[in-house]
Amino acid sequence: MTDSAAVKELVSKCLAARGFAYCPYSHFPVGAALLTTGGAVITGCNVENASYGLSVCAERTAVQRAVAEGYTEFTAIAVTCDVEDSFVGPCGACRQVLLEFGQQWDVYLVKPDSSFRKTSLLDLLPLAFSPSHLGRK
Ligand SMILES: O=c1ccn([C@H]2C[C@H](O)[C@@H](CO)O2)c(=O)[nH]1
Ligand SMILES: [Zn+2]
Repeated sequence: MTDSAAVKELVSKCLAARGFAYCPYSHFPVGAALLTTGGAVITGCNVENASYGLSVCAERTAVQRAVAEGYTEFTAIAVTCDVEDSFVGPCGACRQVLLEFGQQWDVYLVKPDSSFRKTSLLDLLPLAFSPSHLGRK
């Protein structure tokens, strides 16, 4: 359970991170903010490439940045894009990458007006292949 001040921070920081998106090909900016068990917030945006397949989603940018800064335990992520009329979830690849770092993620899908819908990684990725299947806890 993520406390409401932390949710507020995640919501505002994912919206700010969306502003840094590098998306000259899709023109579809995405921002993400993840919360570590210690309360730190790490953000990411999508970073595209002229060789399209090299583009990286906002969620994975945030995870990789966090790991590189020494964080591997997380409790929540907030994600936002420019879609105003529905709540948009992370792509399948990002769901799998989140699962690498725990099953118990709260996931907040944030609209541009800051309204959000709370879900969970377990709901977004049922019957998942996980590190536990390779003997990791
Ligand atoms: O979960 C997702 C799905 C898509 N994108 C990015 C990738 C690409 O740059 C753009 C359009 O797919 O949105 C994300 O950042 N996160
Ligand atoms: Zn993705």
